[in-house]
Amino acid sequence: MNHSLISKLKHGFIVSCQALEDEPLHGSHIMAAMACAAEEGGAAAIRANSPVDIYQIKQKCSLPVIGIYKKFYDDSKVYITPTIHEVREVVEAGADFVALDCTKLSRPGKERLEDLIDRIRSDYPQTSIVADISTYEEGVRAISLKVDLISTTLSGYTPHSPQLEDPDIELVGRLASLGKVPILAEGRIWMIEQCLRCFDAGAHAVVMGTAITRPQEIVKRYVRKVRSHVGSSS
Ligand SMILES: CC(=O)N[C@H](C=O)[C@@H](O)[C@H](O)[C@H](O)COP(=O)(O)O
Repeated sequence: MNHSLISKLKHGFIVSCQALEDEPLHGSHIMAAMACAAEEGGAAAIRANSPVDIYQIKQKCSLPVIGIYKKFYDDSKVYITPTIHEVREVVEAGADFVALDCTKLSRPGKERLEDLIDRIRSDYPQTSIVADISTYEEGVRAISLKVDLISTTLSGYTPHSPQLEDPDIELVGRLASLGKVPILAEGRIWMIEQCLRCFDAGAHAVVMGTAITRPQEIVKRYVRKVRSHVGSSS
């Protein structure tokens, strides 16, 4: 764990630069350019997916990187850095933090979360662990497993979490009020006002992705609004 890096994120704005293979901006050079743009804008850190993207971003941009590796296994719904194999690739690519699914979903090979965290601690003691959770109870469990940060990333993306359209700011607030581990607010944050409300709720930092780095989704929102506006006024 790196205390000074964690404190540098305090009150920071983190940009998630991700494009999967089926997305128009897929490609590590494009993600590195996105990261540079975020750095120029004053971002505190980058969240990035896959060893190639993380490596390119670390070459081009001086910000700390929260690395993940989305990988799908046949026997599990856990896909954010599911096993030690993905953790190793993320760390070797140069990530400063590794984020992983810390929900109660069953893991590949039925591995126990506590065993994976112990393994990361012993193999990569310098790497800070970000627990991606979907509920308050999962956050409490992650605290008991001594993770370094918690992110609300998966609220709305597990069957047992509230399926909100907006960011889960209540979850940010409940976890932050425990005062145990810095909380990152992440997931469906689109507006500056939502971002500020996350800080008011006690977020250590805010992570924003799609609303900045997935232009096709931004365009979709505008097109939907325009169509319903024009449709309703004609
Ligand atoms: C649920 C899931 O797989 N979330 C992923 C986690 O890394 C990313 O696809 C999101 O873009 C990221 O969490 C940022 O959130 P948003 O894009 O909503 O600002």
